[in-house]
Amino acid sequence: MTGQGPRRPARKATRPYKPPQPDAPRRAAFDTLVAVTARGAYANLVLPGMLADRRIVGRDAAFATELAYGTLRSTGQLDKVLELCSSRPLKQVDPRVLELLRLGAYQLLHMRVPAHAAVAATVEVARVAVTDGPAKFVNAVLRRVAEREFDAWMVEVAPDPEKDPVAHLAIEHSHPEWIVRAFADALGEKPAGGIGALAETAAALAADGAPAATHLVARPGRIDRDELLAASGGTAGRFSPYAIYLDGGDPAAIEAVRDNRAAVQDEGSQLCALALANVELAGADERWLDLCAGPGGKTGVLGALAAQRGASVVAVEQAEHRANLVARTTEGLPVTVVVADGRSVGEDPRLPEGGFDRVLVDAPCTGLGALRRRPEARWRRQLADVKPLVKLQRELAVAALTAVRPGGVVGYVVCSPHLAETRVQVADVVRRTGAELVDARPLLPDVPDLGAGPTVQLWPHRQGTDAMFLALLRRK
Ligand SMILES: C[S@@+](CC[C@H](N)C(=O)[O-])C[C@H]1O[C@@H](n2cnc3c(N)ncnc32)[C@H](O)[C@@H]1O
Repeated sequence: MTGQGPRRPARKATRPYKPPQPDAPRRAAFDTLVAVTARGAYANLVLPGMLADRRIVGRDAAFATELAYGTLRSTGQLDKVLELCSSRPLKQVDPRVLELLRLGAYQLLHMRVPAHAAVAATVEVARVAVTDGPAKFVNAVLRRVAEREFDAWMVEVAPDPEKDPVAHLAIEHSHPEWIVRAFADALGEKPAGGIGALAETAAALAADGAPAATHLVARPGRIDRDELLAASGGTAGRFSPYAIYLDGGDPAAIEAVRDNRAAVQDEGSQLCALALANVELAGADERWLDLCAGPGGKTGVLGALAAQRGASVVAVEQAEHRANLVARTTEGLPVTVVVADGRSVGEDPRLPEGGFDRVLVDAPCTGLGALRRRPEARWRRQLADVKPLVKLQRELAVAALTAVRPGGVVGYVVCSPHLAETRVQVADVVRRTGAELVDARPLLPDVPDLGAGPTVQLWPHRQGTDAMFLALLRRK
């Protein structure tokens, strides 16, 4: 033999074999969950790029988004159900397999996907992503989840609403208990009264689970709102004269957003910046300061108004990369960006004591007011974060009241309803500085349900904005 055996029939030139891909939207949702939980990524930053790279569009993109965001929001609740359906404690389940279980359970309990399709399609993703053995486990657990509807599972996993209303709401609306308590405190509702006494708290929690419209701001003097309405296809905002609500679509596709005449900005944020800009002031009104400016949303509004009124803005931001974002978004406006610690007022020559007429301090906060926009945030944020944030907020607010001239006004803003960051904080700052609280409500004309004042707490379930808090403080 020459070693030349019988010749095989010539092979057709074929592409390398690729196993069949599980459906792209579920795979994108799974990869997003893994990026968020294993790498600390933000879903709203990761998923849009992933959808674009993989050319997932239209209904598939909407499905992947609902699946990824919904699963992340519902993690606490889904895990309660999965614990009862898994033969192993969830702590012992491989983290990637756990994400597949959550993904499947979300489809079964919250989406109108037929149960057999939800199980089969999730198991198919599992086969490719984590191999056959774990896929069998996923199949077994999801079949158990599929045995009951959502309401029946809630009866099983959520504590008695009268005996423990906070724990009940925490599971029903999938929030940590400390956040349920914080919302109840801010709304003045008492858990001791049972579930019936927490009706508005329940509405606030439910609003975090509802899809939130993207809001645009037509920057004053840079683009007319009607022009932006025509270009964006959105609808006019109810309260801010510059706001537009978008139904969907990519805001970056709008030319006015790309060239900074408009921007994505929650209407509540617009209202806070406008209130500070419009509060009555005697005397000079030329030097404005934004003490926590990055990434520059409110600076964009203040800078545009300053340009119209012959004023200028110093925008302070501690993190250099965020200061760069402020510079980019305020290009062409009378805004000077300063990389500094906002607490260095009086020490940094660029931040002289009494050197400013209006000062915004949009302080770093828990972000509990924007949970609807950041699906994983409610689980990532911890109660232990509140104390150090409150200290930093207080120091920045006191610095702001040092930077403003006598008679000038400070706008203290946080995107949170947590009392320690809002009313309790402001009472403390007033005590320390002797500043006078100005009633902020008249500066938000036509906005309903603003309460007793003088500070303002907005809510998604009341005004449809993020839960922004605003206090206006005049230096004596
Ligand atoms: C809530 S964000 C401000 C959002 C911004 N005003 C807007 O509307 O886009 C708070 C900002 O304060 C910055 N920051 C945190 N500590 C600071 C400090 N000590 N001095 C100045 N900026 C600080 C953070 O980096 C963050 O960019």
